[in-house]
Amino acid sequence: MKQDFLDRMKEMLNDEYALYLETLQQPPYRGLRINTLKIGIDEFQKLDLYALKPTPFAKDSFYLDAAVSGVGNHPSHLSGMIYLQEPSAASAVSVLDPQENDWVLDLCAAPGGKSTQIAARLNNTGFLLSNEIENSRANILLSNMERCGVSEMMVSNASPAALCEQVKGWFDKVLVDAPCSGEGMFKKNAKALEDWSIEHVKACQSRQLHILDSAYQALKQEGVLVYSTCTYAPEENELVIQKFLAAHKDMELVDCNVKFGRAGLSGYGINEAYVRRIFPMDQGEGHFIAKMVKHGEQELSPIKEIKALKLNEAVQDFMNKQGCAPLHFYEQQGKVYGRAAPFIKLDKIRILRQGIECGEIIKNRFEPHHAFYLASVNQPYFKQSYELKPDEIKTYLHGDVINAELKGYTAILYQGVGIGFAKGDGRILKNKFPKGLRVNSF
Ligand SMILES: C[S@@+](CC[C@H](N)C(=O)[O-])C[C@H]1O[C@@H](n2cnc3c(N)ncnc32)[C@H](O)[C@@H]1O
Repeated sequence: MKQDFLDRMKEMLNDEYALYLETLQQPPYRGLRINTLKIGIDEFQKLDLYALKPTPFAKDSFYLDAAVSGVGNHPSHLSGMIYLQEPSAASAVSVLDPQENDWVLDLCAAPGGKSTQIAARLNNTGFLLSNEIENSRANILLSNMERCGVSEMMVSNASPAALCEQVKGWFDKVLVDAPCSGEGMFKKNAKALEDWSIEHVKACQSRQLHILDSAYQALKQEGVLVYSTCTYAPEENELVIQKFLAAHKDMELVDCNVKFGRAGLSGYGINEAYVRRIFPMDQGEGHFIAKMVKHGEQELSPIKEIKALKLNEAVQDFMNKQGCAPLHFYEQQGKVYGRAAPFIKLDKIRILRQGIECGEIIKNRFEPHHAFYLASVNQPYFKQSYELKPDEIKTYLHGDVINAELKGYTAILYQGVGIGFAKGDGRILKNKFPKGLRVNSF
């Protein structure tokens, strides 16, 4: 640990500093969230796959024992039943408290822990715009959204300023889970520790304030803005909130109104009782959360909807035979996408995905995409499916054929949840599990 950092923690924590030092010797807290888009909390617990203990941070968040390994390759993960998430990271969405039919913007969203958590709360209603500025991280965000079966979403790869200029006043709720100096991540992320300096903390503050200025524009009147970080530095937490509120007089800091964590640090010009801090002594690696409401009027960017597509015959035929939720479809360069609400058009922004990637029209045939079978909204509609037997799960995830007398495209289920698909010839099911995801063991 860097001495400058430890000196600051000593000043911040006083009597608790020794306890904090002790936590540094312990393994980091680990957790998973049950993705209720795919499976109920009780139902997942009945599978008895992992020893789970509830965390105080969200009702779908559980501690995972440090000794458990291979979860990322396990079918419960590949089918999107769970998302691995450090427990205190589940706290910000509890404060944001998304409700069905809300329009939510997650401005700094990769790899997608909080976006997939928001999506589960929205339950395939409303609209979730998940943005990530870094190209490669945006791709990871998209794959996590697909795996978790989210359909009422858009994944974009833009700077907050460029994006928010086009979506002024659209959102009921905006989450800024800001890039920060990551002091709560030092145990897991050696790079965060290596990069740490007071200058870096200050540079982070300036970036955080810029991102918040953009987020402000996207919020509708009476909309809720939640700001979170995984760092302890007051310059990036209480001070950011104080500076942001001073610059936006129509924003009000409100009580996070949750039972976990503790009040913020005093002496930074905000009501510290309203914000939440989580230190490792509070059962998670570390988070800061503040909740604000916008009272001022906000100009509204026009919402441009894309006209519903009349489906190509091959696609219509496939949908009739396979079964899928009633969706609006959109086609681009032969690829077909679907979502329950009409598609939205945004200009000059790199959009990685809107809705579910259903598949591709190739020479007037329709070739479905893996994401079609992972989409939670489609699960009740599949007309032909095959539940993997315990001894077939490894076979399927390895990419091998399954013996079954089924013909045509078939949804493959693990414990009743879509994990992929296959194509039967009446004798065997040819494996369509994506090559890049195949695993040898779990
Ligand atoms: C704390 S992480 C987000 C974690 C994510 N919310 C989750 O729960 O999985 C912050 C993200 O902000 C992105 N970021 C970095 N610089 C940014 C900037 N100037 N504006 C917006 N986002 C930025 C990073 O690439 C990173 O993915």
